[in-house]
Amino acid sequence: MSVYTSVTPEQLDEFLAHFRQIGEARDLQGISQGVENTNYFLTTDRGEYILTLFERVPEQDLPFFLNLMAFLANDGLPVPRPVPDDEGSFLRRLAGKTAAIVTKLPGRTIYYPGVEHCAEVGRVLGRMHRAGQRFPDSRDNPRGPGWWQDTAAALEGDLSPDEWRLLQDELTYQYHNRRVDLPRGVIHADLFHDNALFEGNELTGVIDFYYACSDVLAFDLAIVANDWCIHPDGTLNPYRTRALLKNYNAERPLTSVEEALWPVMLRGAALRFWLSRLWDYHHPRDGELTSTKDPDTFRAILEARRDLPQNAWVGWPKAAE
Ligand SMILES: Nc1ncnc2c1ncn2[C@@H]1O[C@H](COP(=O)(O)OP(=O)(O)OP(=O)(O)O)[C@@H](O)[C@H]1O
Ligand SMILES: N[C@@H](CCO)C(=O)O
Repeated sequence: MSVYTSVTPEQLDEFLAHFRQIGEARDLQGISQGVENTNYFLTTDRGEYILTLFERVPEQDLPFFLNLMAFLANDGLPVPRPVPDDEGSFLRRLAGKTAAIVTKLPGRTIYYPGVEHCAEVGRVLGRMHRAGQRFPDSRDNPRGPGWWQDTAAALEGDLSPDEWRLLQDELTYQYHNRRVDLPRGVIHADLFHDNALFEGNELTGVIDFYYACSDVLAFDLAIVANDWCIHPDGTLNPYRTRALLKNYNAERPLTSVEEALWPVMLRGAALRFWLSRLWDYHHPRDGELTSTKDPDTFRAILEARRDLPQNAWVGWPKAAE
């Protein structure tokens, strides 16, 4: 469970007095999913919202995340819309934390994404990347290649010789295959299927923007492919991957450099989550109440991507059948 901070009815009423447009509180229910922040379902006499108290997100990055959500929502994308207080600010203190209210989106998490879900997330991600090109702010990726190097070095004593060899080999490969001419922009950076809501086959919500940053667009697409389009052994399902890439490409045509670098992107995206899960596994945070996600899942995904021949772009929409 992850309600780290309790809010009393008095604190809530005092807080909501500064958000007159959403009316008065009727109900507040803690949300058990999620590990980063404290989230509540908030019902008022005017509607349903999500109240988030930020527990670990760096304070200076909060305006980037909230402004980005507002920008994308204004562009018609299915993302939570932050509610400004009466002074026009998205952020306000509550129970000793910085807090925000965003709209509650309809839909439910799907546990086993199918071809239609992958097609739909491809379409929405392509639109989001296109819209993000006009977003004026930027934020460096705190989980980028510099972090990969630092985290790997800090993990040296924790890993088996086998893991260490694989990690070093992949870091070297990524270093030698880095390219500066890949299209960049705002990326979600954590669009796993548990951060999406669906009604039937329609994607009604993309949530959890707290890793969003400025980075390589195809890397974001690879993060999605590595989670939404895989078999249990980590290999890519060609039908789901093709559906993802085809619909993404219809929204934002992929370039030949992106095509050439697609296997590198898939490997880099697998490395990033293998590393973060290894770090969380070997260095659990104090007071962590939820179980750590299994690093071996992402080791298997990385190994499966390394096994792909350089010219095998599974599902690549422009590749020959
Ligand atoms: N805007 C929203 N509309 C509807 N449901 C939401 C919304 N925001 C969050 N939720 C619900 O709350 C749950 C937890 O939210 P979220 O995944 O953002 O948690 P977190 O702790 O902030 O992040 P993390 O998943 O990284 O731990 C989601 O699984 C979803 O069910
Ligand atoms: N999506 C991440 C956790 C949250 O960033 C993972 O599955 O490792």
